[in-house]
Amino acid sequence: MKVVLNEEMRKIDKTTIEKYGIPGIILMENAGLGVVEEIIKDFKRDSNFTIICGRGNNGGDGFVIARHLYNKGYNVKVFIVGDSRDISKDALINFKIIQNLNINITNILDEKDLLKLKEGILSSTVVIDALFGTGLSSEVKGIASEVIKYMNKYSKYIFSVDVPSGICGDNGQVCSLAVKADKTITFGLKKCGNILYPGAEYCGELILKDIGIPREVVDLMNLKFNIITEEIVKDSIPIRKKDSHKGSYGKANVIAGSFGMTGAAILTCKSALRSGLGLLRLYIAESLNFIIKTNVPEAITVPLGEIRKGVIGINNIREILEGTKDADVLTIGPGCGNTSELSEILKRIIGEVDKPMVIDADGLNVLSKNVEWLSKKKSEIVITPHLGEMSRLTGLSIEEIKRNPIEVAKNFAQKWNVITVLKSARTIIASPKGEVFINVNGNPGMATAGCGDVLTGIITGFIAQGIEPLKAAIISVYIHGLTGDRVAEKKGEYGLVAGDIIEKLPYTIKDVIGR
Ligand SMILES: NC(=O)C1=CN([C@@H]2O[C@H](COP(=O)(O)OP(=O)(O)OC[C@H]3O[C@@H](n4cnc5c(N)ncnc54)[C@H](O)[C@@H]3O)[C@@H](O)[C@H]2O)[C@@H](O)CC1
Ligand SMILES: Nc1ncnc2c1ncn2[C@@H]1O[C@H](COP(=O)(O)OP(=O)(O)O)[C@@H](O)[C@H]1O
Ligand SMILES: [K+]
Repeated sequence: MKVVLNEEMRKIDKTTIEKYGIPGIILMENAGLGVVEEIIKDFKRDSNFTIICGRGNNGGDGFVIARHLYNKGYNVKVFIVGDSRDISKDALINFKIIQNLNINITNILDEKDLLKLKEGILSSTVVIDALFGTGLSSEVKGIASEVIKYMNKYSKYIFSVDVPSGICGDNGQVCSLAVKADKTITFGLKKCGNILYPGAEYCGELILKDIGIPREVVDLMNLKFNIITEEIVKDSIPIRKKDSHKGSYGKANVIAGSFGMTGAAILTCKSALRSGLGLLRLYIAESLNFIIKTNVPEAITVPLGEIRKGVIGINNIREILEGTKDADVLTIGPGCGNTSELSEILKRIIGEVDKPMVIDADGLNVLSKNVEWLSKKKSEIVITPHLGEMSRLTGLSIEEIKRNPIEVAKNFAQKWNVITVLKSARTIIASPKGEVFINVNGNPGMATAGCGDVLTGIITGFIAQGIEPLKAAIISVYIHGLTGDRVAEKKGEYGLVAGDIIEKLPYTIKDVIGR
C-alpha cells in the first residue's frame, strides 16, 4: 500500500484537477462525505457536533461535513479559526453554502472568542477537527494553538479530518502541539504522518477513504514509499517443493556470540532455522561451542581458536572466508562484542565476500567507526540498526533520526548502497534505489533484549532460501512484528521475551502463506 508525503499528495490532487478535469470541489465533497459516512456509523441522530475549521481546504472539508450532517438532522455548530475573509477558493464555495443554511457559525479571532468555543465543545458529543491538514506549514502558535488546547481538554470524542491538526503529514512530528483524535479519516492515500510516531498515536483509529482520485494519477506518480501489507509478504515466500532436500533451502553462515553473549547467537540461529532455512553454520569461539550445541542442536558449529576467552581473532579469517564459498548468506554481529578483533574480521569480510550479507549489532558498532568500508563491498548487504546504532553510523542524534526516520534511512541506503533496516516502533526499510517500506505491526512488548537478534535470524533464513535481500528484509520485518503481536495477544506485552517470538514463528509463517 502506497503512502505519501504532503507534497506528493498536493501533486496528486493537482494532477487530478488539472489533467483529469475532476474539480477540486468534487474531491472536497467526496472527502466530506467520506467523513460523514464514518460519523453516522458511530453516532445517533441526537448527537451534537462542533466542527472546527481552518481557512484552507481542510476547513473546506469541514464545511462539507457541516452541511451533510445538518441535512441529516444533526445539531451542528461551526467555528472558523481566523478571519473568514481569508478562506481559500474551494473552501469558500462551501463556506458560502453553509452561510445560507441555518447553521450557527462563529469566528474565533482572539482569546475573547475562546469562551464560546469552550461552551460549544462542552455541549457537543463530537468535535470535528478540520483546522489543518497537509497544508500545515510551521509550528502552531497563537490562537490556533489555544483552539487545539481547548479541543484536547474539553472534547468527548474527536474526529480529525485527514491529519490531526498540528501533526506534520510528512513525518508525524508534533508542530508544538496537536489534536489527539479518537479517529482520523484520511483521503486518497495515507500520509507518512498518519503512520509514523508520534503522529500515528495522535490519529487514534485511522481510516482511509477513497475520494475519487483516478488510479492512473497514483500510478503516474511513481510513488516510492509503501506500507508493508500481508499481500506483499504472502506472494514472496516460495512454496517448498515435494522433491527437495535440505540443500534446497540454503546454507547460512553466521558469526555471532562471544563470552557472556552466547544468547544472541542462540536466538539468531534458532530464528534462522525456524524460518525454513536448510542448514546453518555458526562460527564460534571454541570455549563456547558446548553451550551452543546444547541449546541449538540443529546448528552446525565451527569452533574457532580464540584470542582471549570467548573471542575469536583475525587468525581465523581464512577459515571464515573459505566457508562462505558454498554459503548463500553470511550474517555477522549479534553478540560478537564491540572489539578490535571483530573490526579486523568485518573489514576483510566486507572487502572479500561476494555472497549477500547481514550486518547487525556489534557488526554495526565496529562498522560505525569505518563506514567507508561499505564502498569496498562485493555483495548486497542488509544492515539492521536500531536508533542508537543508526546514530553511531550517521553521527546524527537519536532525536534527529526520530524526527525524520524515512529520510535518514533512505539517505544512508542510497549513499552506501546498502539495504537499510532502521528498527524502531515503526521499522523502515530503505533500498539503494530510494524505495521505502514502512512496517506498521509489532508492539512495545518487543522492546526487550534479543528481539533484534531474532529479526536478524529471520532475515538470514529467508535470504539463504533464495529470496532477494530487499524482499527478505521486508518479509522478515513484517513476520517478526506480526509474531510479536500474536504473542502479545495471548501473553500480554509485559511477559513477552524474544524466545516467545521464535516459538510462534512457524505458526505465523504457516498462516501467512496459507499452508
Ligand atoms: N483539492 C485538494 O487539494 C483537496 C484537499 N483536501 C483537503 O485539504 C487539505 C489541504 O488543504 P490546504 O493545502 O488548503 O491546507 P490546510 O487546509 O491543511 O492548511 C492551510 C491553511 O492553514 C494555514 N496554516 C498553515 N500552517 C499554519 C500554522 N502553523 N499556523 C496557522 N495557520 C497555518 C494556512 O495559512 C492555510 O490557511 C487536505 O489535508 C485535505 O483535508 C480535500 O478536500 C481533498 C481535495
Ligand atoms: N514499541 C515497539 N513496537 C514495535 N516493534 C518494536 C517496538 N520496540 C521494539 N520493537 C522491535 O523489536 C526489535 C528490537 O531490536 P533491538 O533493539 O535490536 O533489540 P536487541 O538488540 O536487544 O535484540 C526491533 O525489530 C524493533 O523494531
Ligand atoms: K485536521
